[in-house]
Amino acid sequence: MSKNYVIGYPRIGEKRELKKVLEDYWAKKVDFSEVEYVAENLRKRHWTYQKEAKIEYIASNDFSLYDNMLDTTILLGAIPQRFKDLKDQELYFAMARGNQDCVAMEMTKWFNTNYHYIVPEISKDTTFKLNSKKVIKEYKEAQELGINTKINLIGAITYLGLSKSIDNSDVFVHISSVVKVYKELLEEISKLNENIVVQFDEPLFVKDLEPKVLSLLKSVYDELSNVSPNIRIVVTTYFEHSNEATKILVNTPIWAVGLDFIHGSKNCDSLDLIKNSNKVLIAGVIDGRNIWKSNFEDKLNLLNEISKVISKENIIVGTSCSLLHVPFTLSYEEKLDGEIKSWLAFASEKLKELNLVSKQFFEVKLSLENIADIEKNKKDNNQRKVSTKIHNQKIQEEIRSLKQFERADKFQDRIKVQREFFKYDYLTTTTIGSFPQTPEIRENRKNYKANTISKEQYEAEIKKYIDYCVAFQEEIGLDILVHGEPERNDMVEYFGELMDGFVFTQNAWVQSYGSRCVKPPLIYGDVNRENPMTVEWIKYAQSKTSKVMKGMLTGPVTIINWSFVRDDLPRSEVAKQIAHGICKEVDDLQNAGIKMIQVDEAAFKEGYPLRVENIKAYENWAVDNFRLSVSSAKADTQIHTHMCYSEFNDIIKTIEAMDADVISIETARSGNRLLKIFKEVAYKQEIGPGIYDIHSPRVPSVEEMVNQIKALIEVLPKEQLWINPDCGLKTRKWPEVKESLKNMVEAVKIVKNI
Ligand SMILES: Nc1nc2c(c(=O)[nH]1)N[C@@H](CNc1ccc(C(=O)N[C@@H](CCC(=O)N[C@@H](CCC(=O)N[C@@H](CCC(=O)O)C(=O)O)C(=O)O)C(=O)O)cc1)CN2
Ligand code: MET
Ligand SMILES: [Zn+2]
Repeated sequence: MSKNYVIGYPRIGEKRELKKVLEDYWAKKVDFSEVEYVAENLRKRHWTYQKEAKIEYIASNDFSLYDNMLDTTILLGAIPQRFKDLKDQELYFAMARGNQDCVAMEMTKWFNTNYHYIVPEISKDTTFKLNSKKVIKEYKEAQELGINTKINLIGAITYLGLSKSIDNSDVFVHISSVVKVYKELLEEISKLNENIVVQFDEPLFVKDLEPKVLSLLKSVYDELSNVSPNIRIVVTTYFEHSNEATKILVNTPIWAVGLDFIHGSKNCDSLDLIKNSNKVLIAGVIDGRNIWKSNFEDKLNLLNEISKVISKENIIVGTSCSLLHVPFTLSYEEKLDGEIKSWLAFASEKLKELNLVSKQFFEVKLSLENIADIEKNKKDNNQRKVSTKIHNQKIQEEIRSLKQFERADKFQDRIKVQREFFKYDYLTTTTIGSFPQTPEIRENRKNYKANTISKEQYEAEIKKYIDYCVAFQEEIGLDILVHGEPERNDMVEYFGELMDGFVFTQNAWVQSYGSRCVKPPLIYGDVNRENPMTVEWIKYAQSKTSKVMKGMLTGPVTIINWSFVRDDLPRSEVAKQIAHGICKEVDDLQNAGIKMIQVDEAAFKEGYPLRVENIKAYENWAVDNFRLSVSSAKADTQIHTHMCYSEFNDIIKTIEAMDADVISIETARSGNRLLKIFKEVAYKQEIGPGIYDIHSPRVPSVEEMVNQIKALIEVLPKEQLWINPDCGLKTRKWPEVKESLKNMVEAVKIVKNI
């Protein structure tokens, strides 16, 4: 028997079927029954793929129409008060996306990934009540296909630990209520089959936990393990080591621990304990976070190291985390360079890898096809190492001879020159860069890529859109304008497409939140920016207005964090090559007369290591590379940066050290508590705290925004404040954008008394 285990599988669909049907449903083009139909088919297809790939432990309840944390909130009946009149899908999607009466629940990043979850809202009055419908239904669906799944649930401690308290009460006072609901659920589950595995995801355990939280572990898993003898409990962690928790878990009656040996190699320190407790180890060795083909020899070496301590009977070979974070399949990538394609494995190829690695490890008889696949794996990996595609001597030399690593002038001097040059006073209004990506823009891009329209036609359409954006911004009286980013498919993919060292897929989508997906570029070799990437578009936009046009770039740290990065060079080195390219772009922009340039670092915070011990090293290279990327900016060029969904309190000094002249940040969904810190540390630079949430279709009123601005002025001097939405507007529709921005400008006028 070759024992193998998939933590979880992606669900958006290899052709993004779920995305499309959800968006059609939200647009009232189809009924909810259509969504259910597509969803069920996707689940069945994904189970079947795994079964065909000979996966032994296949998950159910890893599916979600929007997000698994949100599903857990429904499962536990922890519905915030304002949604109490809603039910079923209206309730579910209102919690996720808001409606005209209720603001959406907060959304934030899932650990260090680009996946976002809906943050549970807890108060001391929250009550919990089991709603097991989804879990049971999905188990039975798989059963109909002849698959006995293991059931995935978010662990009680992670659920509460990631929730936010809306009344400052301690969220963990509810632990026993949550466990009680889970116990009822396990009772129900125990009736589904003779023998069932339940996986509790507890990724929170990879963080540096307070002793108070750790002290909950034992009783939670003692209790859950004792519900029914026919349930075997797995507790799984990922993205880092979880040694403190493992130490406790081995003393509970759980059946197995799942550990990540790719991003948490320190988990090896727990092997003795696991062995002594006779627990089963699900050894996560197939990387769920990157797309390079596994090197089977390395995997077997690692597994053999593990089996020096733990006997093979007690090992199951697994993925390092859910495959949610990698794209579905290489099958549709007809255009990808053949050589580079042979270096890659997406989710469905990883299933095959998992099967082959576990077969070799457990010495199961290999078929002729298996033997050929193993040979090919070896050949492809060796070929990648010696490929001529990877190295670019010119860029390596340029990087070696770099002399300037940061701007020549200090902020205090720069800001004086800038204020004189731009002549803005206070509460200056702007936006974060993108305007709606309309179906027409996408169609235009699609046609151009498919060669059905000429370059001239393509560019004419984009210019028309820029004209429209500029005219609209002038009309409503925004102070600092943007061109709207219509030429970009995505803020990272666009830049990658214009630099050497990146390749692109046609269909390698990864879910980011809800129906939204990204197609992360693949960095396989040295990065070189040969030609300007944005200058012509921004120059064109500037030619259409006498107001200031803000240039728009994506920073090196964000490009790295939202790409699949080569694993044969440290990330810091890859980031440096990108920073060097962006630096050239900044220079070309300022030489073309664009004196205000935003370098987005939306993913700066999410790239933070999960363990405190690794933070300093990351901050050093991340800050250095941001500074390098804007080092060409002259004193009178104003550098903006933007970050979304960030908890800033702990990194405020680092943000300051990035040395941008202005930063715009998300604060709208999390209130002004975020801002206080800027005051406390006497933050020097200028700040645009987003005054409304752009991830919801809801239009905020003038009054609401007036209150928001007034609240900001309470905390920070108005001269230091900019006024803007909290992120780009590309996911919104024009009617919402128009109304919201008009209201925003109006609100500023009211506050300024004009
Ligand atoms: N990389 C990245 N990560 C991020 C963000 C971000 O902007 N980029 N923002 C934050 C929030 N996350 C987000 C993630 C995705 C999107 C988003 O809008 N994604 C689009 C896809 C963007 C894209 O690449 N679009 C392509 C391809 C679009 C497409 O589907 N084309 C159709 C054809 C055109 C059509 O009929 O629509 C097709 O191929 O079938 C393009 O515009 O060219 C989507 O899911 O809808 C927004 C926010 C955090 N992480
Ligand atoms: C996810 S951050 C987005 C920044 C980008 N400039 C935009 O406006 O879309
Ligand atoms: Zn943003």
